Amino acid sequence: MKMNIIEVEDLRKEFKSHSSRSGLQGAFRDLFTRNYKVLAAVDNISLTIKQGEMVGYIGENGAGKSTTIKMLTGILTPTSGSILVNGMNPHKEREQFVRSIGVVFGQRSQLWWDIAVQESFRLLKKVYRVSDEDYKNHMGHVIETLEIGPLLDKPVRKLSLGQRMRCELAAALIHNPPLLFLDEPTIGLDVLVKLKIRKFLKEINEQYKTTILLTTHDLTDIEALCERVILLDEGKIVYDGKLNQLQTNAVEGKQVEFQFLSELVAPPSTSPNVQWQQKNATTWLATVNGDEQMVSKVISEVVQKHPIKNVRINEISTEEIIRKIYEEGMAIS
Ligand SMILES: Nc1ncnc2c1ncn2[C@@H]1O[C@H](COP(=O)(O)OP(=O)(O)OP(=O)(O)O)[C@@H](O)[C@H]1O
Repeated sequence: MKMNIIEVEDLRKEFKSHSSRSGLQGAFRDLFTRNYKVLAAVDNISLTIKQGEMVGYIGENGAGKSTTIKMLTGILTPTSGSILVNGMNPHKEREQFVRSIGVVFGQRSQLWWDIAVQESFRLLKKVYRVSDEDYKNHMGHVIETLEIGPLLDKPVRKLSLGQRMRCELAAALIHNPPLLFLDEPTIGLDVLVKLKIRKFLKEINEQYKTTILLTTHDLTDIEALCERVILLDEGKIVYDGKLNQLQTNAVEGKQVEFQFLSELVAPPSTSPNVQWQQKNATTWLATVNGDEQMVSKVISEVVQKHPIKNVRINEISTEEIIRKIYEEGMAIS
C-alpha cells in the first residue's frame, strides 16, 4: 500500500471583495456598511495523492488551481477544511515542511537575478541543509540531464526563458524533495525545451518516486506525463480519474465529416445515435454516440443513401474534450 503524500478534506478558500453601490445614495450607504461579495475560489474539495503519482491539475483561468497550490504549499491559509502534505500541516510546521517540497511557479523565480546560477544553488543548498556529498551525487545528475552545466556561471538575468526554467527546476530539486509542485512549468517554452523537461520529470519520478502535481494550460504536457487528472471548475472538482477515461467518457464516440457530391438540405440520417450539424451546402458533421461499430454503421447507412465525395473521421483531442466539458458544464465522475 502506497503512502498518501497529499490528503485534503473539504478544503475551502473564500476571498472577500468590496462591491460599491451605485449613485450618491449608494456611496453614502457604503460609508456606514460595506457591501461584501464572497467568492469561493476553492469550494470544498477533497482529494488524496499517493507517493509516486504524477497528477495533472487542470481547469480554466480562475478555476482555483493556483489558490489550491498556494494552500498546499502553505502560502495561503484555508478558510476551512484540512490539509496534510508529507504528513504535515503546511501552514504550521513551516520550516520542516518547506524542506520536504519543491516548488516551481512558472511566473516567479526563486533564483537571485544578479548572481550566477551556481551561487543561487549554493545558497539554496545551505537553506535546505544539503550535505556536500548529497549535493554532488544528486545535482551532478540533475545538471547533466537538464543540460545546464554551461549556464551555471551566468547571472540569471542573462538567461533565456527556457534556460531559466531549466535552472528553476534544478533549484527546486536541490534537496531532492519527495513532492514537487509545478505551476505552469513549460509556459512560453519551445518544443525542444518542453520535451527535455518532460523527459527529466519522468526520470526523477521513476528514479526517486517523486510525487508531482502539475498545473498547466498545455494539455500535451498532461498527456505526456499524467495518468491521472483532476479537473477543476469554479472551485469544484468535476473530474478525478484517468486521462484516457476522461477521453472515452466525455466524448460519446467520434465525429465524422461527410462531404456529399451535391447539396443536402436535411440531415442524411435520422438515427438517434447521431447529432448532425451542417457546415456548408454539401458538408455535414456527425457526432456519433457510440463505439467504432456504431460509427461504421452510421457511415454505411449514409453512404448507401447519398453519393459521397469524401468521408473523414475526426478523433477529438483532449483539448476539445475539456472545452466541451466546460461548455456543457457536465460533471462526469
Ligand atoms: N488574493 C485574491 N483576492 C481575491 N480574489 C482572488 C485572489 N486570488 C484569486 N482570486 C480569485 O479566485 C479565483 C481563482 O483564482 P486562481 O488564481 O486560483 O485560479 P487559477 O485556476 O489558478 O487561474 P489561472 O489559470 O488564471 O492561474 C479567481 O476568480 C480569482 O479572481
